[in-house]
Amino acid sequence: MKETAAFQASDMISVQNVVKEYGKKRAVNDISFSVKAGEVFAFLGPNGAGKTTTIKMLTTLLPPDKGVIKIDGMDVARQAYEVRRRFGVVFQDCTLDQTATVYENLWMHCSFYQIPRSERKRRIAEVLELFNITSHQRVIVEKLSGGLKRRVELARALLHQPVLIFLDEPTLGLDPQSRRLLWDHLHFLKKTQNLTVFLTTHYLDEVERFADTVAVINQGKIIAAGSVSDVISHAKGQTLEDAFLSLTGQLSERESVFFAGKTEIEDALPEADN
Ligand SMILES: Nc1ncnc2c1ncn2[C@@H]1O[C@H](COP(=O)(O)OP(=O)(O)OP(=O)(O)O)[C@@H](O)[C@H]1O
Repeated sequence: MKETAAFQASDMISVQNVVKEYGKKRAVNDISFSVKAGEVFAFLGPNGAGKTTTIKMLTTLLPPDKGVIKIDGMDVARQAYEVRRRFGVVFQDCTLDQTATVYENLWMHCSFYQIPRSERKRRIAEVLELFNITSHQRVIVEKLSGGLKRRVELARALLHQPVLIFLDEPTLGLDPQSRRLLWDHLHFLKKTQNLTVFLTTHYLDEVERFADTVAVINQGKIIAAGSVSDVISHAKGQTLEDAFLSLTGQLSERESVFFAGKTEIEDALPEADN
């Protein structure tokens, strides 16, 4: 585990032996994983597993108690400012200014990221077009449907041209058409810009269809990581949902720990079991 987690130049995200505690509660318990540039990576786990805590640490909102996190080769703890410019983020709850128009929201983001004024109009026009929302640019956000708001949030998250985007439950509450559209957009960005996508979701059918790699976290520990097909076949499931349920529910922790292509399984087990 330690060896495999060592930083490699092709890693967009590298997490090494990271721990986070809230008082006596160890929410994230010595996790290590990496995500390659251009991958769609799904971070899965049951409620309370440690997903949000991990995302907060990756996005510089929460300092780890132990361990090292690198984004695009930069240390999140020591180079937080540079790291923040490398990623975009869309949280589960809408963070748009509901009383402002779509265009105003995008303009505010440009100001926040100090995008030169001479470039702002062009960049805003580009993201509006990318997400098919040009005709909505003068609409006050609160008048938009949930699917359109999500597209505006994605457009905003890409304005400063990040190399990585974090999406927390991006398709939650969307109808099937909007979900499909969102995935089409993400795939287009991955293909054309080699964008790395880090997402959490409970829609495992979407992960199975669209993600390249997954990691499963349970009670603060990573219990499986690898390609979608590796994780399914390891758990002897027919679907990712089968695998997820068996990994997080029925099998013992020792049986269920799995890292594709890796042999350091013992290192990933709780200390008491080693
Ligand atoms: N601020 C906090 N203070 C104390 N405990 C917390 C705090 N935030 C989270 N926890 C606890 O840490 C653990 C991990 O929480 P976290 O929110 O990271 O899980 P999650 O996988 O994102 O869950 P969900 O899917 O429900 O959002 C849980 O047991 C949670 O109760």
